[in-house]
This record gives sequence, structure tokens and C-alpha cells, in this order.
Amino acid sequence: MNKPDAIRPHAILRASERDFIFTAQPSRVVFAPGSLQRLPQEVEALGARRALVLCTPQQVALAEATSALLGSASAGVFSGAEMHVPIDSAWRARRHASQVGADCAVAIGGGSTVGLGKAIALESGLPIIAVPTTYAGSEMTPIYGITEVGVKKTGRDLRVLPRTVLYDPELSRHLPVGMSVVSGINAIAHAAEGLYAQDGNPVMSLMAEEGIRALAQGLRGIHRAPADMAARSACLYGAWLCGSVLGHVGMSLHHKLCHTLGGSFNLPHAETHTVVLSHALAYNASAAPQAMARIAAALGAPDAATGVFDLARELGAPTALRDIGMPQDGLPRVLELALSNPYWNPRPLEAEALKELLANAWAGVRPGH
Ligand SMILES: NC(=O)C1=CN([C@@H]2O[C@H](COP(=O)(O)OP(=O)(O)OC[C@H]3O[C@@H](n4cnc5c(N)ncnc54)[C@H](OP(=O)(O)O)[C@@H]3O)[C@@H](O)[C@H]2O)C=CC1
Ligand SMILES: O=C(O)/C=C\C(=O)CC(=O)O
Repeated sequence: MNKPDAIRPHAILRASERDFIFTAQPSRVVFAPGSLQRLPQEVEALGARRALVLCTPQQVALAEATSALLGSASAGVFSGAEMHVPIDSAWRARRHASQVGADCAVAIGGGSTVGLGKAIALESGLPIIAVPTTYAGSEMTPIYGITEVGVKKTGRDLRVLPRTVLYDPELSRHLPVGMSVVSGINAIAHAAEGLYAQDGNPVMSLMAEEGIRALAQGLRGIHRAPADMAARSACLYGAWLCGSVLGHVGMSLHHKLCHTLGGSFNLPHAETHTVVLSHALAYNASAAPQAMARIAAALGAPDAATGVFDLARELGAPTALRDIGMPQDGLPRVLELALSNPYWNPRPLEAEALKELLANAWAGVRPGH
């Protein structure tokens, strides 16, 4: 008689997943089309009385509408969010929040705006409500990034973790397809590195695989039909899962390279992730075969590294650093920075191999070719 398949954790779990400590982070998620309308109740639930609405200069209309929704609980709009959170933008925002007596901030926009909210919270402890309009996933992490004198520094601090996240797929309806694709691949990168993280665990791995699957399918749907709200919901769901993974477990070489490229060469964040990810996965493939198998399965591809490269190409995203503003003569500096203060990585960092990785990413070579 056939026995049902036994559960064999030692066969399916990699070493770090058989022996782990997991501390779940507190965050409240409201996920629904139209969930922005719940903002006044969510501000009240935090015990806040005056919420400052944060945005980029281009999203003022949405921020003003959000402020109007809050009525007397609004402390107005601060529209100085910028990519990579330059330190002076953080200073200005902190000063403004204090001047208007805000006891809460609502960050409505992409990862840049959420990042500004985090920079305020880092100093003041102000509770943040995040309303993401891209798929970057920052809203689920206690990670902040601030750029000062050409170097992006990141850190973890629970004070910056948004207390409440309103996921409203309607808000990303008009996010351009190109931006949707690259921010979705940014989120896929969180999950991919989570699958080989030193401090990974089985629950995060499940979320990572599901997140990659949801994003790969959702992004293909948006590419076919930008207003497909089921596809947009799938991407936001994937962003939630992948962001949660990044929030709970460590990042490795891929994120380090992207932070270096973004902070020191001001490259666009999500596009940089999109170009670098396939090369970072190729570099780590031999050291993390189980993770690669799970990434490939979630992408519906035979191989993780080429699967990511092909997904980007299929969806019309950039695949070469030279096409997104990276000067070739800056590559040695990237290598130097990446080696000087590295994140843990499953494969030891080898200067020659990393040089080749960067050269391939710069030229847009398909991994393995
Ligand atoms: N700490 C963390 O855990 C994480 C942090 N990040 C950080 O987030 C930033 C990247 O986030 P990302 O979201 O990609 O970048 P942005 O927030 O810069 O947004 C990217 C682009 O999308 C546009 N956009 C955003 N929302 C909409 C919308 N609803 N409709 C139309 N256009 C829209 C923005 O326009 P506009 O400029 O007009 O607003 C911008 O041009 C980086 O600084 C990165 O470091 C990313 C992931 C995780
Ligand atoms: O730069 C930050 O805010 C910190 C982390 C990230 O950006 C994660 C990422 O590289 O997407």
C-alpha cells in the first residue's frame, strides 16, 4: 500500500531553516481597493491628532487629496521626498514635522516617500502610516537608508517600521508599466536574497517564494494590460510578502551592490536592482542551490539567474547598467565600496569574480553567456 508522502523537513529545509529564531515584527496591514478611505480611522487608532502627509513634489495632488480626507486631523503636506533620502531632505522634513506639531506622518507614494517617513521616525519616533503606490516593499521593513556625502548608509531600527500599511491597489492603477516592472523586480530581489539569508527561516521562505510567484505573474499581467486590477492586486500582494521577507531577514551581495551604485552614482534604485539581480544570483548560484531552485520555480523558469534576466527583458525593463547612467570608469569604485563594508553573503566575496559580475551587469550580458 502506498503511504502518504512523509513530511521530511531535513530533505526540504536548508541548514539555517532547521534551526532558527524568528521574531515577528508588529505591523498592521489593511489590504483592499479603496483602503485609503480608511485613513482617518487608522490615524485615530494610533491615538494621533495631527498627521503630516509626505510625498514627492510630483505627487502633491494625491497628497493634498489625502490631507483633505483627514480634515482637521491633517497637519498639511510636506512634498520634499527624494530618491535615496539625501540627509538634508531628512533634516528639512524633521524640522517641518516638529514646526507643525505633527504627532504622526502619512507617507503616500513610492519607496522614496516611505524612506523620508522613516528618516523622520528614526529621530523623533513619530508613528508612520505608509500608503505605498509602487511595489518596492519598504513599508514592511524596519530598514532605513540615508545618503550623506555620496554614500548611502542603511540600518535597522524598529522605530522606523510603519505602524500601519494601507495597501490600496487603486493607487497604483496609473503607475507606468515600466516603473511597475522595475519596482516589482526590486521586491523580487528582497525575496530572492531572503531565500539564502543567513538568518532565514521556513516561514520567510514560503513568503518569499509566494511573493516572487505573485509578482512574476502580476507583472506579466500589467505588461499585457496596465489597468488589470487583478494583476495590480497580485503585485501589491507580492510587494507585501517580499517586503516582509526583507524586513525579517538579512540582505546580501545583491542589495549591497545596489546601495553602492545608488548612493555613490545616484543610479535609479529599482532599475539598478532590475539589472543587477540576475548577476548577483549567478554569482551565488553554486553556494545556494536550494534557494535558486525555489526562485526558478516561482518564476516558472528553468534557472533563477537567467529567469530573472529573461523576465526583465520580456517586460521591456533595462538589463544593462550602462543604459541607466553608470559610467564604466566608476566600476572599480563600486567594487572597492562593495568589498570594504560587505553584507554577509553565501559565497565569499572574490574580487576578480565580482569585477566580472560588474562588467557583465554594465554591458547587459545574459548570465552564463
Ligand atoms: N528601506 C527599505 O526597506 C526599502 C527602501 N527602498 C527605497 O525606496 C526607494 C525606491 O522606491 P521606488 O518606489 O522604486 O521609488 P520612488 O518612490 O522614487 O518612485 C519611483 C517612481 O514612481 C513614481 N510613482 C510612484 N507612485 C506613483 C503612482 N501612483 N503613479 C505614478 N507614478 C508614481 C514616482 O514618481 P514621483 O517621483 O513623481 O513620485 C517615481 O518616478 C529607494 O530610495 C530605496 O532605497 C526600496 C525598497 C525597500
Ligand atoms: O535604501 C534603503 O532605504 C534601504 C534598503 C533598501 O533600499 C532595500 C533595497 O535595496 O531595495
